[in-house]
Amino acid sequence: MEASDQRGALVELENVSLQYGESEFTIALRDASLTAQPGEFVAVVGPSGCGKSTLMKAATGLWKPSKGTVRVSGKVVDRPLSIVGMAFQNSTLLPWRTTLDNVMLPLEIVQPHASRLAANRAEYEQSARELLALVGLSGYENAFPWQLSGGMQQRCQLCRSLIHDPKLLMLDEPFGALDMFTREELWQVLQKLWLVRRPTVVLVTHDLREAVFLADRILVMSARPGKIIFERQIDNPRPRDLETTYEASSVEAVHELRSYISSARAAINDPLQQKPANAVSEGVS
Ligand SMILES: Nc1ncnc2c1ncn2[C@@H]1O[C@H](COP(=O)(O)OP(=O)(O)OP(=O)(O)O)[C@@H](O)[C@H]1O
Repeated sequence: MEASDQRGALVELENVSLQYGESEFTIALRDASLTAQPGEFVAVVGPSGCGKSTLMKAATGLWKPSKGTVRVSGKVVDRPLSIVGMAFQNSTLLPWRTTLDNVMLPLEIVQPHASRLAANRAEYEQSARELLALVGLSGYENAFPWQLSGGMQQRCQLCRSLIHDPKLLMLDEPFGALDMFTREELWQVLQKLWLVRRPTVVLVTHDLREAVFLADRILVMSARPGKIIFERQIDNPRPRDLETTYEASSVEAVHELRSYISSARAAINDPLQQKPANAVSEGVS
């Protein structure tokens, strides 16, 4: 990718390699490059164990790359970033805090909110209540996580990841543990949150329909050590409804992505396996 294409990107990974230990089996990423533009919704898909979560750890400064550069907002990332909102597959809500207090947790940690919180508590609490209303959790402000269903806990996690108005939202299979109907409901909730708040989103998922429903652009990773081998733009107009996932353009996108992932999976068992004949690397950021 030309340097000019990266201008203004919120997230840039340039030829990032990441090795966890001494042995070559611990090389999780090799020469992985990607960009995400401000306000863009990017999904990352790939075979299991290819390094998707590692990519997230590198992008947020949780793990330092062995080679290559990570920049967020144009600055080299060399420590964990606090401007990021995160949500994961398993609920990380604190069981002794109510929904409202869980959502407000980042405000106690992330500056400048932490120093303003005591004096402006009512205002912050109002923003938390508004977020909870957006995801359909009004009335549950005083409930504890163990009183909420799995889907409600993930709604709460999404609110918590956005309460400090992060520019960047990193989502690592946030709906992976939910049943299909709840997952589809939450796709719509996430789309709504994204349209209202407009953070840059990087979503790791195994679910290709989910990626096609939500993302502006989908990046496919190779088998471990992972790198981006293909990207697909999704131009369906927004807001999207679930029916769009059954339309020809979406079905075709799912099939195309699937063929790249199958090919990458096959390479795990057969290193001589070639990528699909029409694979292109240009345009891959
Ligand atoms: N902390 C760690 N120490 C050593 N190796 C690790 C560590 N974290 C991940 N790995 C290895 O790095 C590789 C990539 O792992 P990662 O979790 O990034 O993959 P993934 O694509 O997110 O997997 P999945 O799709 O199954 O969730 C795997 O081989 C994994 O065993």
